[in-house]
Formats: sequence, C-alpha cells, structure tokens
Amino acid sequence: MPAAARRFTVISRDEPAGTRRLIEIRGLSKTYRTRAGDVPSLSPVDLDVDEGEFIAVVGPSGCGKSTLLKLLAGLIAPTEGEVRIDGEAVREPPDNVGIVFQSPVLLAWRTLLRNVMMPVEVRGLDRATHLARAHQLLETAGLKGFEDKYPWQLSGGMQQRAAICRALVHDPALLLMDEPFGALDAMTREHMNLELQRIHGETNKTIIFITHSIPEAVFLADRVVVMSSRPGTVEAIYKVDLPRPRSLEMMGERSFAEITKEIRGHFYARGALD
Ligand SMILES: Nc1ncnc2c1ncn2[C@@H]1O[C@H](COP(=O)(O)OP(=O)(O)OP(=O)(O)O)[C@@H](O)[C@H]1O
Repeated sequence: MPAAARRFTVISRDEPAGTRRLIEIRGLSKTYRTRAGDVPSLSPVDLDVDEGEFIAVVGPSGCGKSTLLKLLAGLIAPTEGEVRIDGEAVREPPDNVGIVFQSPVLLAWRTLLRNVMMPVEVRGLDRATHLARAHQLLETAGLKGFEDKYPWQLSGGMQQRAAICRALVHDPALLLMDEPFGALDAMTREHMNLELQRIHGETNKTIIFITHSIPEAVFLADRVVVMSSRPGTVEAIYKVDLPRPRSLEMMGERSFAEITKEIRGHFYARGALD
C-alpha cells in the first residue's frame, strides 16, 4: 500500500461510484526547476478514480492542486511517477479530456458558438456532428439565442457556462475543472453548482474539481480529496454519502455540516484556513 494511502481517513468503505477504473495516479510528484532554485510543488500522490466519479480536491493555497490538474491534463511533465487515463500513460494532452479554468479564457474575437467549437477545430473533428452537439450544449446551458454574441457581451456566469460547453463539445470522458466558479458571485455560483451536478448526473462524466470552498466540494463530490501543505500530497479522502440529486437546502442539514466540519478540521489543525 502506498504511503499516502495509509493516512487516508475513510468515512465509508463503500466502493467508489463508478464501475471501471479510469484514472491511476502512481507516485506522482513535481518539482519546478527555476532560476531561483527548485520548487517542490507536489509530493508523491497515489490516487485511483473510477469512471463516473466526481472528485473534489481541496487544500491550502499553493499546495499543488493546479499542478496536479495540469499533470492530469498532460500540460506539464511529472518529475517522478505517472498518470494513466484509460490505461494509457499521459505524456501529452489526451483527446478524451476537457479542461475548465478559473477564468473562462474565451477568445474575444470569436462568437460564443465559435469559441465552443474551438476543440473541434483544433482536433480536426467532424464539424457537422459537433456543430449539432455545440448547439445542444449551449441550449442546455441556457445560452440559446446567444450563439452569435461575443464574450464581452455576456455576464461572467454566462461566459463560464460557455467554457463548460467548450470543454464538453468533443464529448470527453474526463472533465478537469480548476476552481471554475471562484470568480463568480455567490448566487451564480450556487446556480452553477446545480448545473454541474445536473451535467454529471446526465452524462456520467468523470470530474476532477478543484475548489477552495469546502461546502462546494461536499455538495458536488462523491469523494473529497484533502491535500496537505506544499509540497502537497493526499492527506485524507472523504467519501460523501449524501443522496443525489442534492439540493441547496441540504447544505443546511446536520449531516452536511458534520462532513464540512470534519474536513475543515484539517485546515485548522495546520493553521492554514483559506
Ligand atoms: N511554472 C511554475 N514555476 C515555478 N513554480 C511554480 C510554477 N507553477 C506553480 N509553481 C509553484 O508551485 C506551488 C504549487 O502551485 P499550484 O498553483 O499548483 O498550487 P495551488 O494549490 O493550485 O494554489 P492556489 O490554491 O493558490 O491556486 C506554488 O508554490 C507555486 O508558486
């Protein structure tokens, strides 16, 4: 058993939500080499994720959460260890992955529809099939009628919904999300959480979701991965047994408060609440 696994706090010993292993992370570490010296940013991480699982990752600022996501996305190379997605070692951005960043990063000179179609163009996929899919995604995201608008003509929440459509347009098995709702106001954020829960429920995508919000993590996730301070590793994993679909009212219930309190305890224990 890997060292990190021995420190897991397992609330429930139930099997993870999915039926088939999609991601295997083994001894994954990252040290950035800079002119000012080495920056160890991720200690060895071991983690398995099943198909269809929703994993939220929380941890103190700078502990290596984005680094972990970039390694999963094949955007940077590990110093040691490896990530396997669907049995294949990740060495470059895999085709079956969609990424959503904290800011929507839409291209200002492209309409919403053309922004959503970007991954299709970049990957050289069939335009007609994916155009229909893009329209359908925009409609379910409440963006029907805005296809020909430019990003600057839309609210932050609408832009972020478009970014999610863009990440889904090529129908990836895995969705990687790096604090996607961090810049949104509280009400829009709650709405987006419900939207994302619906997308997950309807599509059975595997989702890795980084957040600074413990309630958001508990609301969305099947399992919450708590990371230690930099160089971060897996400190604990909580399985969230709350029934689905989850309602916002559920966040006021005792069972919800108990899990968030327990997770928050990790941050208080090390004096690093953020
Ligand atoms: N390209 C880079 N070169 C050098 N150091 C880097 C680079 N990218 C990240 N780091 C450092 O690695 C550490 C982890 O960064 P990372 O962005 O992964 O943390 P994080 O947990 O996502 O942070 P936050 O919660 O604040 O977004 C930080 O100390 C950061 O300064």
